[in-house]
Amino acid sequence: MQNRLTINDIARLSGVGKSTVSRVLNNEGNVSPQTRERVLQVIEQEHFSPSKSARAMRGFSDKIVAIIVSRLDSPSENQAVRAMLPLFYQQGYDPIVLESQFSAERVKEHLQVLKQRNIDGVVLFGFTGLSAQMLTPWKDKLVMLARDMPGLSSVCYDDAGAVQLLMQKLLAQDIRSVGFIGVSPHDTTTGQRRSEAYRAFCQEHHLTPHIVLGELTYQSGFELIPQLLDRDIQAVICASDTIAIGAQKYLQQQQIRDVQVCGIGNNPLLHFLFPQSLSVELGYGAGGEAAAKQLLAQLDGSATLQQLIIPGQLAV
Ligand SMILES: O=P(O)(O)OC[C@H]1O[C@H](O[C@H]2O[C@H](CO)[C@@H](O)[C@H](O)[C@H]2O)[C@H](O)[C@@H](O)[C@@H]1O
Repeated sequence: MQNRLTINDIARLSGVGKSTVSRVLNNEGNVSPQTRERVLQVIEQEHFSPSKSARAMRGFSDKIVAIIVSRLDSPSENQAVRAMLPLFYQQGYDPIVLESQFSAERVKEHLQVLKQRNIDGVVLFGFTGLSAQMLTPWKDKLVMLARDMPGLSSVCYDDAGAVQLLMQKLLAQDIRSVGFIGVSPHDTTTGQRRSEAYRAFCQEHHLTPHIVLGELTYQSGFELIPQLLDRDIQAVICASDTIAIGAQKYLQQQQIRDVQVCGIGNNPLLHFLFPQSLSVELGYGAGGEAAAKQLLAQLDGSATLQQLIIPGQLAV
């Protein structure tokens, strides 16, 4: 196999110094037109392209952005990622996808590698437990999605608004006995913000709250809904559509048809399997698009840091 040429080889073949080749590659001044032409000719003849690590060491951009998802199997995150990709491609960026599994330590490791590789920018699906200290050095080239953090650009969903929309809809149908399947309050958005909005609505409208907490899985919906059925509910709000799929599956197996199941996220699978469900379109696609646009604008210097909230609406 032929050895890869280095900048030193190009310098020798062109009869110039290494720094001159570097200046030609960087398109910098201080090189005569004749010398530039000679170096470019050698580069062309030898089909030379600097290795990625050499480019990174010199501060070149390889036009790569990283997307750090929390879970590769999350329907909501997949929707957001799919909406981002065309925007990155249009601007000549190659996206790479990494997974955090909600581990701050893993995000730290990913960021270290991304820094060494001179990656241009990062969209990070945020979660509780990430520290500002770790992320602040990235602030100009990072957008956080699904969570906010002071001093960083972010795109969030309207967690409380989604629960309010569902509760208002149920109340308008005179449904007053509503249960809630949520997730741990250690999860600030899907957990704490959605559960608190449910509690606050119940308090404001003199409804008795019935809350059970589980995980972000359909198994949780399946396993937890029996506890709410014991409390004679007419409807249940699930903190996500994935949880709602599990709850619906249980009701289907038990042939229970008089409990209205509501979810959050407008997951097409929920509507396909259980079209009688009610859900809120949170705007995962719009969120992904907004995050990609914001990152691109930060990278080309046309935008400052921004905190955006995508409004939700009842799915039809
Ligand atoms: O079942 P899914 O489609 O995966 O949706 C569940 C929720 O996923 C997202 O929230 C979770 O991940 C966020 C990062 O993307 C994180 O900030 C949050 O704490 C997690 O709960 C999504 O943001 C929610 O809208 C979905 O309901």
